[in-house]
Amino acid sequence: MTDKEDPKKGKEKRGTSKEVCGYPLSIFFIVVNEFCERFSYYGMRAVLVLYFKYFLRWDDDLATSIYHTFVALCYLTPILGAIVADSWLGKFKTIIYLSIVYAIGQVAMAVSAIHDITDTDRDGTPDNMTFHVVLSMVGLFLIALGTGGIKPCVAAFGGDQFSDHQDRQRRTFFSVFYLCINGGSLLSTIITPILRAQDCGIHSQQKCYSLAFGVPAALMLVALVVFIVGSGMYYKAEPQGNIMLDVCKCIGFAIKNRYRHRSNQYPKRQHWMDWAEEKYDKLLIAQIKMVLKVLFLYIPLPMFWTLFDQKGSRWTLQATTMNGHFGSLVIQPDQMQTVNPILILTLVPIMDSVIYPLINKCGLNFTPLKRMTVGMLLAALAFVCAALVQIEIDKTLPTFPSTSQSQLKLLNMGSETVTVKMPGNDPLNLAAAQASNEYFTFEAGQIDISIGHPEVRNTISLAKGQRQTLLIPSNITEEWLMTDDITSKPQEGNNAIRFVNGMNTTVNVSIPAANFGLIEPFSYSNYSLIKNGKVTFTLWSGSQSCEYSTDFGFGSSYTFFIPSTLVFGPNCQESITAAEDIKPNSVHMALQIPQYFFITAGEVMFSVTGLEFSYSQAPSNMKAVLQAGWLFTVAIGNFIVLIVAELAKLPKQWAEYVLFASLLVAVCFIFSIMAYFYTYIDPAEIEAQFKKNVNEDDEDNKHKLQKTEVEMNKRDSIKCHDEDDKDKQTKM
Ligand SMILES: C[C@H](N)C(=O)N1CCC[C@H]1C(=O)O
Repeated sequence: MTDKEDPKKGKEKRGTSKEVCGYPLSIFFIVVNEFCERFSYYGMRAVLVLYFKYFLRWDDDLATSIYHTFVALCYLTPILGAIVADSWLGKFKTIIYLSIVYAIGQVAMAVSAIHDITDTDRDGTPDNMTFHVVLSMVGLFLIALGTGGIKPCVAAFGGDQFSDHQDRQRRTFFSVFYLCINGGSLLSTIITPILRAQDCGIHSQQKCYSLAFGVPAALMLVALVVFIVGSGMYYKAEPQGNIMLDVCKCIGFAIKNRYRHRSNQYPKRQHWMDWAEEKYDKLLIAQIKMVLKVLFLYIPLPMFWTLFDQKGSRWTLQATTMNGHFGSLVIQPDQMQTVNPILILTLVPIMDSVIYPLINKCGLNFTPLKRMTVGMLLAALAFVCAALVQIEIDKTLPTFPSTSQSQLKLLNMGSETVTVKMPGNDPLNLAAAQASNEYFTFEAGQIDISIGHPEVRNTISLAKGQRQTLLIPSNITEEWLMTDDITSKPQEGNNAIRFVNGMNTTVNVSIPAANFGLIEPFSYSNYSLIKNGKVTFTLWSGSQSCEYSTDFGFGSSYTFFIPSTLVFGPNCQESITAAEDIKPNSVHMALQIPQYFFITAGEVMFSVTGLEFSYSQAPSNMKAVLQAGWLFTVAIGNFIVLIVAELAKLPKQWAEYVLFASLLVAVCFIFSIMAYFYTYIDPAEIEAQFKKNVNEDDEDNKHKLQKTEVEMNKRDSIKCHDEDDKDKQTKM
């Protein structure tokens, strides 16, 4: 009998590889490989949307759709990798070949981000965008094929290195494996955005996407080399023929046969797969039953990933409406996502060495499926926390006009106080160079406003759903100007800033990062978006200049007024007035930590356990296939995010969070019922039992055969003797 036929024999072989503290040395190479590969994947992913937006110049919608499609594809391709590994090449060769494909993809991405290649006019922008788009799409396709293809194989290949009696070590391996995933993810999501922010280029200096993709490409090559170095130490299970084809044929035959025998006259069989018994091996049927049982259990699982993957979208958007000052440290909204891998690195060891043993000591049987159920509940709790934080944020957000309303603010550009009368409001006194503290809300249309003494009355038209500012000139008989103001919080925690020039000369305003341009007398600039922190503006009028400094938080909007009385000199700090149109974010980003804590604790219970569960419950010839089934739930989860983002347009964000939490609780309830009826199995034992039965049957048959042969020989010899005697008699 060959290794191929005997899974048990293969297991004995594993014990012969070198061991350190009871662990096969070979897994060291596997976990280092996983660390480098995840660094490569998450590092590239961290800057991908920005590459689409700023290098390929795609709009937000296209960039986001292609990004999510790519992520979903990365979790769909595991099926392909698993089929190739389990049926044809084996896990080892599949990992090697697909890692090469993966590394080529990463190199293609790095090359596609070199602007100098097609920048013939040397103005810093690529001149043949098609080249960059095509190369990067080919690169992404190869990466999706590579990362997805090897993912189920690496996890299952790691599991293969342990013998049957090393259950505990194998569980620890899956935890360490998960730590490596998150270690790689954490480091790369910190490093690659820094690399991207550097300037590089041959003819002109641009943001260095090529370096941000180049380093992940290098790490993928390191992953490949490390994996090859360990080659001599691995236990390499042989692929067992085109198993997926056999599985499909067997299932097809069972269904057809069941249908053919649908009449009541045929006795029922225990399981519908038993209808394949006429044609297929009992062992294969038993293995298919094991896989189907687990896959059935996976049906509700994508909902967990649907919530989990909103960290990168909804939760990051939520962070943009929050205050990211942590003492002297300023955290950007997208950097909050690194809290997840940081917490993974702390929670996995705590769970493994404290929480689970403690639960065991209390006599509770915390089975894998129970852990996964608790993990789902924790994720739902995370979304309840997100909803509570959202309610706090909503209290601090400005009330923007509805589609039938208009809002108006007033800015007195003159050097004397004026009184303004508006319908439905008390007369308002506005000091020189001051703006009203708030916006006044009206039903859209025309309103009459009187200003000053003697009164000047004007009818002004208000735009529906808009915020506007009425610029009251120093001479109120002159034309009244109306500005269009922003009607949403500036994105990504930026601040929207503009200047109104009340002087009778043209003024130029600039900061190192932006130029507001020339602002004509009694006119205003467009908005410019600036980051948080201290900013010094330089104002120029002819050859005269002065400086004005102020501190910005996150998500505010200001109108700065340059009064006619401004005197240019070294400092114009006291003269310029600031009208706060949108308050800076005041709810602190630290309030997101509880939701990150619960989703990550949920992930540890759900995902680390699920990874190990998928390995331990899979028959020997379908380990990678079941890993791929597990990763498939991540892909479906990502698709649900895409669909839900389009469909669920709830008016309040907190309500959407509650909806998701409730959906997960409902799904979790269904899962717990399914889990209750699941019986854990030891596939190796079942397979061994089947082999034994077959061998015993074979032995029985052999004995019977031998007996028959002996009897036949006996009979033959008697016959021969008889015939001899007969011969003798005739001869005599
Ligand atoms: C980065 C996440 N904490 C994480 O480890 N994962 C998210 C999807 C599965 C898993 C991974 O393998 O990357």
